[in-house]
Amino acid sequence: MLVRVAAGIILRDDSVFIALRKSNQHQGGLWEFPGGKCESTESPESALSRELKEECGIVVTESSFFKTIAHDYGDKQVELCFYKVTKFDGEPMGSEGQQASWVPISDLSSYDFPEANKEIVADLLLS
Ligand SMILES: Nc1nc2c([nH]c(=O)n2[C@@H]2O[C@H](COP(=O)(O)OP(=O)(O)OP(=O)(O)O)[C@@H](O)[C@H]2O)c(=O)[nH]1
Ligand SMILES: [Mg+2]
Repeated sequence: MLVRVAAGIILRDDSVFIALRKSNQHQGGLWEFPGGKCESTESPESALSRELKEECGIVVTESSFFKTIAHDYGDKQVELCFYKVTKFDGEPMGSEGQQASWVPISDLSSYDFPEANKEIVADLLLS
């Protein structure tokens, strides 16, 4: 099963907004960049805007493509399109009841992310 996903690296000053995946979700208990699956005919940019509205309550007004990461979890193959989200309306929150917070980019190594995210986290720590 190959799943296309759009995820947002929501940035403000030197911090990034991350969320904790719920225990019943795939890769549950790990931190993520908010986002979700692209619907069949949907572009990743549209999926990003829709998912960040649903999951974080923000309206994306400026974003730029960052990187695509393909990863095989064994039970699931994902193609993650990561976007940097640099402007948005509203204040992000965990609108689906998930724990979420702004964290300094320099502290990202203290958070456990899914395997597919490791390269992205390393990129951010170097930036
Ligand atoms: N949103 C998001 N998903 C990620 C990240 N890294 C990663 O491996 N994934 C994987 O991407 C897949 C899709 O993400 P998702 O569960 O957020 O999809 P969704 O919001 O549409 O959820 P739903 O299935 O509850 O409707 C999951 O298998 C998840 O484990 C990440 O940083 N953000
Ligand atoms: Mg999601």
